[in-house]
Amino acid sequence: MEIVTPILTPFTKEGEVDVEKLKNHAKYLIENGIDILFVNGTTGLGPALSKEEKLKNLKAIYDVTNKIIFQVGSLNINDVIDLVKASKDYDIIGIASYPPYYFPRIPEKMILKYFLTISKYSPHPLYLYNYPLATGYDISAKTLYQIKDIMTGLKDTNQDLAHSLEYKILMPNLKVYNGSDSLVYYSLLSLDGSVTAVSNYLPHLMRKMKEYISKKELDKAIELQKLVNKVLDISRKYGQLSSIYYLVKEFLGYDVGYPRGPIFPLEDDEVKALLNEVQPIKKEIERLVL
Ligand SMILES: O=C(O)C(=O)C[C@H](O)[C@H](O)COP(=O)(O)O
Repeated sequence: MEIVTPILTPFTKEGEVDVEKLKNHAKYLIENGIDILFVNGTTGLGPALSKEEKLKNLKAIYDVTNKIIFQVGSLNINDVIDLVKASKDYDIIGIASYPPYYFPRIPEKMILKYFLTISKYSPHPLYLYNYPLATGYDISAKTLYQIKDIMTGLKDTNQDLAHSLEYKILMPNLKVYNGSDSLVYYSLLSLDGSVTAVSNYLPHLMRKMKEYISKKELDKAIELQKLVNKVLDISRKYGQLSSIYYLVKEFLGYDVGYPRGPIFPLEDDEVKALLNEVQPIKKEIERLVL
């Protein structure tokens, strides 16, 4: 039962990766109960990072921990191969990639060839990052089964838990995480764990939820999931990916810089409104968790 944080990428106001803030955030998460850091995911703005920035993130976080799944996806296959090759210098948990995206009607065999290509060069176990809403492609359990021998696990970002369970049914040895923040409780109960963006700012709550589930105190665990959903709903009003930077500072007390356009920083009045709206939930979380 693992809590995986798709760690955000801190940027300076000038739009450069802020390595020191990234290291500080990674250190805090690992020291406060996070099991694995998923680097260059959606919350890390992976698709908006250059090849060099993706590698810079890996190097920075590796100074803190090797509990890393390194996401390398790109529409430039040469960049993907370069990143996979470069990962040989790091003793990490694995490599991950979302499927090719944007281009419509890519034949299934080409999508499978993309992962077979990564596997050919990868010195590490390979994980699929399945996010149909974001990529336009659903690599279902039946599809993945065709290349099961090269796959160690996957993160299925899907509101449909049955979809995630299907991988477990077809491939029981596969590591299966669900990546939806509103399903952390159910993912911890029925899968190998959860990849939760909210754990960037609520690692203590996630550790507590895991504790409650381990002790079968499920009524207390579900109460924490309800609080997660309330914060999520608020953050989505302002843009979840941008809001997360301000929520880390509000809940954890340290600065993680800014997002970078096109995932722009929030306006001052938006930050004020966001933080004001979360206060009642923050108080409830502090009462139940800290
Ligand atoms: O950032 C990543 O790489 C993640 O894995 C986290 C989730 O994929 C997204 O936060 C979407 O989560 P939902 O909007 O709750 O479906």
